[in-house]
Amino acid sequence: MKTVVVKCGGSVLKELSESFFDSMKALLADGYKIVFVHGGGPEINAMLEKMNVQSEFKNGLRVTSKEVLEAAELVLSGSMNRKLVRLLEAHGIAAIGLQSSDQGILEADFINEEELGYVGDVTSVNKSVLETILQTGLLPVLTPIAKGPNGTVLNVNADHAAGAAAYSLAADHLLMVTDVDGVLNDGKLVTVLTGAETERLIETGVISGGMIPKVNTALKALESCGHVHIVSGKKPFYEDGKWYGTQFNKEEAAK
Ligand SMILES: Nc1ncnc2c1ncn2[C@@H]1O[C@H](COP(=O)(O)OP(=O)(O)O)[C@@H](O)[C@H]1O
Ligand SMILES: CC(=O)N[C@@H](CCC(=O)OP(=O)(O)O)C(=O)O
Repeated sequence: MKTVVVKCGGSVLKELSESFFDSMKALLADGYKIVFVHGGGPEINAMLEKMNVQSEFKNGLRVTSKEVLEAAELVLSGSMNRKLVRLLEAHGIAAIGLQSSDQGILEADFINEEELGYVGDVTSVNKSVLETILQTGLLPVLTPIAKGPNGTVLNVNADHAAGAAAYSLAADHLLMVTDVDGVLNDGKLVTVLTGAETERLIETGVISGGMIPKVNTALKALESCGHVHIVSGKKPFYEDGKWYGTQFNKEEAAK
């Protein structure tokens, strides 16, 4: 089974273009099975603001108290997941929303409970549930809320959740869809990145903020997946077998 894991950030969920969905349909037509993982960071921020709850990020991860976790789950599972499934269906793509904490679709452990609260790193993926759904022809849409230890649920960075799914499925491609064309250097798109060049761009501050978890996820996922792409959701990302954006390949990543 040829698989692609697509991660879509909250930054671009509302702005996905018609050409983005055309690329999704082109992948399906070319025989790829797609697993979708969504974020919703900006929408969680808006909800927390409404609730008058402060939240902060440490190394790109949201410090998650019980109250923040409830808001995050409400937004991700209750709103973003529903909207995205409807949007895919409106574009003729048969999708089904999945709560990743059910059936241990994503299982996670605390990263550092004292510092980050209810934030997890994925420790296992229930591949058989995902593969069973893919075989029916449906496209599963996963929330980045995982089953934690002892009846807890944990908030997982959506890039990390997608990377873990791609790693576990040994996906052919992991696609990280965001609001910029890919990794930019001096305003110009970097089309191919190696491990060493990625490190250099982080050290020199060219890659910063939300792009850091993406490139780190890309390099980790490549230990098991064929290719990783960081692309814009406002444009086509795949046409006639050609991929756009910034690409990481297994061979290049090792350089
Ligand atoms: N070198 C870089 N190239 C492109 N974007 C970068 C770079 N460094 C930092 N960024 C920032 O990363 C953002 C994407 O990350 P983020 O906002 O977390 O998106 P998402 O919600 O899609 O996960 C871009 O909008 C940009 O502001
Ligand atoms: C632990 C952690 O930081 N979780 C993220 C989950 C959502 C996410 O990652 O959304 P984007 O892809 O839109 O950034 C959060 O609470 O914002």
